[in-house]
Amino acid sequence: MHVDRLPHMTYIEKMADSALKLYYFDGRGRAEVARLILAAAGKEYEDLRFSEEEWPKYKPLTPYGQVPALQVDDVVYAQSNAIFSFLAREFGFLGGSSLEIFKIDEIVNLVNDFVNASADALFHTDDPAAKEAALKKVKEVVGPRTLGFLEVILEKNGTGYLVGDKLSLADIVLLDATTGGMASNLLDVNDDYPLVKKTIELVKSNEKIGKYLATRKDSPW
Ligand SMILES: N[C@@H](CCC(=O)N[C@@H](CS)C(=O)NCC(=O)O)C(=O)O
Repeated sequence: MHVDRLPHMTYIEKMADSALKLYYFDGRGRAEVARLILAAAGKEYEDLRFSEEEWPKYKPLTPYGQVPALQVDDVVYAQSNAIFSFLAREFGFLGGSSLEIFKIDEIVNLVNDFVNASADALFHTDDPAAKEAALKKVKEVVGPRTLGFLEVILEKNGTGYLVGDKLSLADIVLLDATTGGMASNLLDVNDDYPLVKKTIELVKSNEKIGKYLATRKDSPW
């Protein structure tokens, strides 16, 4: 596999040869960012998807009884953000300097706060009135606040990308949160966020990501 712009080639070449297997339910959810990174990297992997009924068979294979989980050769690792930063680092989407990595992690955590608030409202709030209030807060407060911060970051950075001058995990996380991840229906990327809109289009215009998006399965979450 051809990998450019990577400083630590020996490790990368080893990684490029590793067999990767991603475990998740048959939806986008918390696994889709990993799939997007792997698509952008052009890395072959096994996308193992299972139903709710099949889940008890896989649960004991994961370190913490939850997915996403990523098997690298014969070891299974977990925690979505750890998986994303591992893959982003291996395939050159985690910035060049420690400060760039810091900024990317910051944005990943910022978007993750929104994703977690959305997941709590959508899946973990049973009382109908509480659910309605939680969804309203996500739509009217958490979402616009997150997009507002991202707009400012893009304005300051001035390259079209959230960090540095090339595609990074931060941009991929933004794409996922706004286009088809579990929380995207709660996020209104309207004309108040022109730079965010442009960045989403820029990420979609990446040849490998664009190809993946054109063929990926529909998913309600
Ligand atoms: N902090 C974990 C949370 C993972 C999580 O909540 N996974 C859910 C699916 S999105 C799960 O495995 N649910 C099944 C279960 O807990 O049995 C991460 O980010 O990976």
